[in-house]
Amino acid sequence: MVAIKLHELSKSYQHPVINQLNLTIPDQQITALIGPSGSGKSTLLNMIAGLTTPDSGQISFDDQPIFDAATHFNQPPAQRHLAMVFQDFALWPHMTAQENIAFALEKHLTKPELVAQVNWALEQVSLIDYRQRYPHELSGGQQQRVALARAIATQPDLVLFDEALSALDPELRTRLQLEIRTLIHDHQLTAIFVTHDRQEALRMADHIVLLRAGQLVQAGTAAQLYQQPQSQFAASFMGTLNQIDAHQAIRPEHVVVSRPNITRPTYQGIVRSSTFMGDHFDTCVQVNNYDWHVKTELPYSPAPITLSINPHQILTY
Ligand SMILES: Nc1ncnc2c1ncn2[C@@H]1O[C@H](COP(=O)(O)OP(=O)(O)OP(=O)(O)O)[C@@H](O)[C@H]1O
Repeated sequence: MVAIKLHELSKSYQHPVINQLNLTIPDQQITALIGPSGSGKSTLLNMIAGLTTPDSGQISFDDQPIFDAATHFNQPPAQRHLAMVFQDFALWPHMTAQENIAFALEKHLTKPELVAQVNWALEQVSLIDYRQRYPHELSGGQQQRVALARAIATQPDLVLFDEALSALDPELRTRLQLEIRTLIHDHQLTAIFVTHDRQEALRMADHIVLLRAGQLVQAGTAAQLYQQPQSQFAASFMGTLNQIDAHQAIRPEHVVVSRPNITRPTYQGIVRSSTFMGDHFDTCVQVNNYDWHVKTELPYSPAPITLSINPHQILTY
């Protein structure tokens, strides 16, 4: 439970990586940090964690400063009441699941308190029966659950995920995305996760922050970023875009192959290809000078085609 404010936060290495960033990350929500490779997502996460020191600006948790470059105040990571979950799980190979979790806990706990806390954390991730297994005796998904249990066992206010699910296969990844979402909300935690995967951001996040070259492009709910992008960059980053002109576009799900006597706006195009995608064909059509993607039930051969769109779904930026 913690709302995070970043004020004029900057970090440069050979070049600016985070550039005078102002941002509020809401309390008790899951925020996804997304953006192209190199946009500064991990650097930002590490600055919030206290693992990277910003060059300038401030960070506060619930209006309490935890970093202030002007006064040289920098609260150590261990005092920030947060936990991190990484892509490579970062478990100790020579320790069992329960030992890995116990190792992260405070040393002043009595033995019964320690056991109760470890068991509680293992139960939250449905791994109580696996507590005596070593990491190499667990699947990738189970190892990531141990890492998650270790994070919540410390009862943090904030959990930071850095590409935490990237190493897992798609099915397991989807399952863990939903499990983590439930866990974070049930325990009223604040979570920030960095991901490359916009589907993951759409599925998991209450709030999305889109970065580009260390600057904020847009922040809002998943629906706001997808349906009301404020720039072409945000529109195309959030999903496939069929460009109408420089400032207008439409998503593939709002375009259909036109039937006669349709009253909606139509566009003439030429089919370039139809690719089988399992539950539909991705039919690529050249409309004016743009390539449009249309979800069709059947394949189309290269030939002229008329498409119609839902005008209420045009994105304007
Ligand atoms: N410790 C460092 N020393 C020098 N340069 C760094 C360091 N950490 C990050 N950078 C540079 O900062 C830029 C942003 O890196 P960062 O890892 O934050 O981006 P990212 O958005 O998380 O990228 P990716 O999605 O590829 O992980 C990159 O150009 C990177 O090379």
